[in-house]
Amino acid sequence: MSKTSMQQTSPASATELNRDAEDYSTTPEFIYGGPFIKVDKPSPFLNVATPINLQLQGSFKKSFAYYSLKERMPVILTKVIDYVSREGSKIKSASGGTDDDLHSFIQYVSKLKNDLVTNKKYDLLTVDTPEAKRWNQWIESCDAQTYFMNTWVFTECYVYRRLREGCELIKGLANFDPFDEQKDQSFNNSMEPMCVVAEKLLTMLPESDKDKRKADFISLLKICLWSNKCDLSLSMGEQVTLKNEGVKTTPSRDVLDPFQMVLDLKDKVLVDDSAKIADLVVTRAESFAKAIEGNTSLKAKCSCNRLATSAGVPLCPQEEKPAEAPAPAEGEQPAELPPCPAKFTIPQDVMFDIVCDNSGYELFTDLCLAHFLIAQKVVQKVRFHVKAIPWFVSDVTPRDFKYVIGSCANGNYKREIPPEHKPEPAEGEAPAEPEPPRVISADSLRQLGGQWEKFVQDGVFEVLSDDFWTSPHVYKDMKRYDPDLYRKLQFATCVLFKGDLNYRKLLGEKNWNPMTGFEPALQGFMPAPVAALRTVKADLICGLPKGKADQLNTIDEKWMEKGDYGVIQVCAKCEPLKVSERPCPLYGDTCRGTVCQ
Ligand SMILES: O=P(O)(O)OC[C@@]1(O)O[C@H](CO)[C@@H](O)[C@@H]1O
Repeated sequence: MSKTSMQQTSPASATELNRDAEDYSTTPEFIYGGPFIKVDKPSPFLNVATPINLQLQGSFKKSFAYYSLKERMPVILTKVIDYVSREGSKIKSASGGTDDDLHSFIQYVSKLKNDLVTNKKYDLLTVDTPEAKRWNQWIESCDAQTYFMNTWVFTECYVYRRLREGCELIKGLANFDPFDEQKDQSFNNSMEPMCVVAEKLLTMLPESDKDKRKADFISLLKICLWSNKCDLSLSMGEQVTLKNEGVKTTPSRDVLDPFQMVLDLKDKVLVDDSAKIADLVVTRAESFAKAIEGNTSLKAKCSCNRLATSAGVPLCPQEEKPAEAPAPAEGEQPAELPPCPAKFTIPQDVMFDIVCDNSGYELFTDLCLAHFLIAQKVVQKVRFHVKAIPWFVSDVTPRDFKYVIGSCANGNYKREIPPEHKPEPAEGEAPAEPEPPRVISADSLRQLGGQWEKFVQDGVFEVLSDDFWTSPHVYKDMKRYDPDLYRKLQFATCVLFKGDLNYRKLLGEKNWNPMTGFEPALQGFMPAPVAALRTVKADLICGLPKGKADQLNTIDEKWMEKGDYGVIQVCAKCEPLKVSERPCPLYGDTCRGTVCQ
């Protein structure tokens, strides 16, 4: 499509857009009948960084929240407009949309961007779905209802939810992902490091002794940590290819080895609980396995019940719909129902949960860790929690999950690395045998991708996409807003949260004293042992030793915004899995989790 036929709707006037969000507060008030009088309303903006123990928000002009809302997010929205303008024909043929659809979407995103930069009041969602209605309840219950005056996490999640609404409202764009091109490109740019990791992972899969297994588990946790640097939201859509800044090699022989990178970045890990995580997962998995083995009751026959699925009850693909059982006697439960899962106090499978972050290389490393845990028989199942809608540019959706596994299974990459140049032999010495070139290829990657496709088919890898993960809520409030999800997580040996946004939500978007412990910072969010792998990309953190934050601030006051440092943290303490207090939907109110009356 030619550009002319897709002229961008000019956004609000340059003056409007160039006005700093705070200008509005000092614009002269028009006093009816009188002259313009400059009214010095106190500006709601403070020229400070986020004060300790307050939540991150755009009103603190020296905070990363302010910079992100004022500079970074408008760039992300502009890139969406540019993508739709540039690739209109490709998008139309993929989505079935029309020129008018694309034009309407561009107008929608332009208005969203203008409302953001001028700190307007949130608009309610107009799409008519139960999930949107819940969003509108949350928007209306906010104390502050403008983009810069509410918590950063609420506004940021709101902007991505509105971006989704821009597609939902336009029939031809209902399934359009404005970030699909960037995510797919990011995957394709990471082929070589993935081939290197795939080759190494194959050597880690054969069952090994406890020490090697623990060492490999720790290595893979750190591979997963540093893969979080591949984040298109932070880079505002610029392609992020993994680089090991610390190591200079000759370009032609320059092979990025993520395992070497882990060693080189050792001092950048500010908290390293990786060994604790490895021990905790193995120990807890062993106790779950014993409990399941010994569980003679409550063998749920089928996971048709939602809560049963929470407990990790495997799908029973061959299950015929039970023949209509005779009507149960008065007050009896119908015979073919599985036992009420609300009574489960142990899972039906030994499971490890990963709350995913970015697609592409980061998801690839999550799959590697999951595969390792299955191959070493540490757990029987890994659940991947992904996002139901396009989120923070590069977060994983079910479509991305499928794309990454399929692209690994069909991976195509090969590069020969010339052997190191040998010095000329000394006088009279025979020349050294030339080393064979090192070949980096996708053979191992294809092998893994094929196995992962099978794991998905067999339910060993399960993908879930609860709406809660794309809500604006921090995790201490999960029990209140999604108790079913909270209970679902309780059946895991450990829940691993990936990335910075998850970390912000784990800490309640609060700028803690950096020496605050991880457990108190969770503020009671302990469905299971919670672990976090996070490269530091926002100005909040916890668990640091005394003086560490001051030392890093002295080196670079922006150290928390670049992803150069990482934390690996775990809270082993968790809420015991008790019989559910909530009636399960299938059994209705007769069942309060105790024996169904
Ligand atoms: O969760 P991720 O992908 O590691 O990072 C999310 C992120 O890019 O978005 C926010 C900035 O817009 C920050 O939390 C962080 O920089």
